[in-house]
Amino acid sequence: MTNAVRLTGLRKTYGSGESAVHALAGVSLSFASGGFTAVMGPSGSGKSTLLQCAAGLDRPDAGSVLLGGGPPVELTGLSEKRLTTLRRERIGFVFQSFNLLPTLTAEQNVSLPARLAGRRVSRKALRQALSEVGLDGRGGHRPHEMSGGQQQRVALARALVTRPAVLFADEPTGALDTETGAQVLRLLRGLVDGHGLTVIMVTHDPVAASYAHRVVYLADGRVAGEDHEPTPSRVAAALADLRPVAVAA
Ligand SMILES: Nc1ncnc2c1ncn2[C@@H]1O[C@H](COP(=O)(O)OP(=O)(O)OP(=O)(O)O)[C@@H](O)[C@H]1O
Repeated sequence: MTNAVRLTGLRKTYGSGESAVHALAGVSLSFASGGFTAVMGPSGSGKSTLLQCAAGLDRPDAGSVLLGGGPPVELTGLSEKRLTTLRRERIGFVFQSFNLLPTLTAEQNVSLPARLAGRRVSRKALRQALSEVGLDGRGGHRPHEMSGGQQQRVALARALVTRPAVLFADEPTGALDTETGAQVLRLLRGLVDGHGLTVIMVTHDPVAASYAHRVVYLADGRVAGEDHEPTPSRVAAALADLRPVAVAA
């Protein structure tokens, strides 16, 4: 099994001296190609920092980020220019906010990043990306003509049109109602199981995490455990164990 991403000894500290915060205090993790991993942990445990460093959006102070899904590339130490190119070509992102341009159609939104990078996206690739997310025939619609779930699907098609080695998702269902969120999560899981996509998703929601093959728990910038058979109740129980217990005054 090959790794889409391998993190080794990742460290990131904000501030210095007494006020230093060790957002990542030595994290080593591998993410297999074709796997769906949820990253969970209490607020401030380092989830976003991990995602940002793994995706080449932020630089760790120490450690290694090896990107697979093609010739392996070490992200740390790359120039900004090379990182930008690599992100465009081999990494996909979806966030809680859909970040679609309101004046553009779904198709135009999907093809925009590639066009900004000076590449054309074929109509076939566009149609296929929209079809994979269940938006056949909606390519001409603008964001305000679509539901929140449909808009997140457009954002997903935009992330997938370049066939990235890995898709990073930061609270992708955070702005959606429960049922719409479930549809997006089923879609993500289907793309992983059916198309070999690799997904690394940060979430606070045990139900969302249960759609993943594996849950990794962070606490205080370190890996605090894993679950390879996540269910909502197991994840909720594990999270409750991680949270600092309130001490009575
Ligand atoms: N730019 C920054 N400057 C200073 N401290 C930061 C910065 N970014 C993150 N931190 C600190 O690093 C720690 C980890 O933050 P991070 O956002 O990665 O946690 P998280 O698990 O994603 O939290 P949440 O669930 O609340 O989004 C926190 O203590 C946070 O306050």
